[in-house]
Amino acid sequence: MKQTPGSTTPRATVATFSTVTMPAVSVANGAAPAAESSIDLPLFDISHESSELGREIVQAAAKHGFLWISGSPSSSSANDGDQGSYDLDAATVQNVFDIGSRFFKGASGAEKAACKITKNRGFVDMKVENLDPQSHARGDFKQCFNLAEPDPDTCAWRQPLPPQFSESAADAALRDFHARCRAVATRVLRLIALGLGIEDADWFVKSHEKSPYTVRMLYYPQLPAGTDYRADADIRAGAHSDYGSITLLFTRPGQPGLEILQDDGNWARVPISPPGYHDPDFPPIVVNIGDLLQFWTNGLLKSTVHRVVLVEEEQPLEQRPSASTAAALGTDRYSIAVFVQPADETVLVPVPSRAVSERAAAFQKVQIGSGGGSATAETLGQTTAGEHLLGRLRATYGIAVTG
Ligand SMILES: O=C(O)CCC(=O)C(=O)O
Ligand SMILES: [Fe+2]
Repeated sequence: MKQTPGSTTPRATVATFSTVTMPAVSVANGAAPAAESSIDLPLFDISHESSELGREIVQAAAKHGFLWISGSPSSSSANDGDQGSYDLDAATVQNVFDIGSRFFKGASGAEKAACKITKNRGFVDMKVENLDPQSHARGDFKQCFNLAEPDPDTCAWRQPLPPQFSESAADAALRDFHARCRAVATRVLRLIALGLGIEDADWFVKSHEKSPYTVRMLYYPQLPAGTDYRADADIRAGAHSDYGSITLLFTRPGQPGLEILQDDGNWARVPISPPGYHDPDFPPIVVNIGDLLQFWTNGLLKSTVHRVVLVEEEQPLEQRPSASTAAALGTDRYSIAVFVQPADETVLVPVPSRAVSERAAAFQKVQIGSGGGSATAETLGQTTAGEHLLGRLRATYGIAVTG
């Protein structure tokens, strides 16, 4: 569905930062206690670009590290209003979710094995990736597929694709999705640069130009009766921060589970859409800040720790399965995370912004990132984006998949 500027979603508004209490749900999420509250993140319409909007986005990224965006660069085009195109419309996004689900549910074991993860690209099976190895003895209860952007010079994919992705309509849709996500990410990176007062609005964009982004399709299956999932020890995606500069996250109505860690040490649920959002069938995109952008800004922007838990609706007592009729756990959840990061050779020097340089001294010993392979600002300053990413991947997958 198209969104027209100014009509459906407010521009740079809804900057509410409150935490509200939600009705009880029972959550099985590993050792840590479940989130009891839900966070109301700010929503920004990125159809237009301005320093003011940039400053508001920077403010939200500094406070929460998470925000919602709607609208897109092309919806502000000269052909305004109903004629304006929208980079990531409901049908485009749904189509990519459908392609992913055809793979996760339809591919044979052999097809999945043939595109198994190597060098951070390809299929990751249940319990293979452990995003929080300190808290969980075995890997996350999810499957995912990391699809790197095709090579812009040769147009070739950089990895083997399963048949569900390589048939021509799916292949074209996945290329198109990558291109649209890049356009949206470019807009967000420019807005952040404007908001930080960097003279060159393309300062971030330039170091991202030659870097293939990763579209990660995720599938957290409903767990069958008799599953060995243990609510006190296992999790869908362990607590972690993202490694790159920003992540665009697409979720589906009725499939909750994302939680973020707040400053007070409590977890807060991120609802699928802001309260009263105009289109309940097509949620806005979640944007979160990754470790590299936290580092680049001397900690001004926050790479917030988050996780995905198994959520179960609270059922009235009389409808709960008896001990003798074991029931399936949770519901299927699909999401798509687009990891945006600079080229491997980018040297991680702080960005040329006064707001950032004022923070330099205090930031040197601060821990960047959470989860395996995290670093301090002091060590990151002597490294490149590629070296940092490799360290994080080694810690969460083991050396085998990164080499
Ligand atoms: O599935 C989600 O909602 C989040 C996934 C995530 O945080 C990740 O893959 O880094
Ligand atoms: Fe993440």
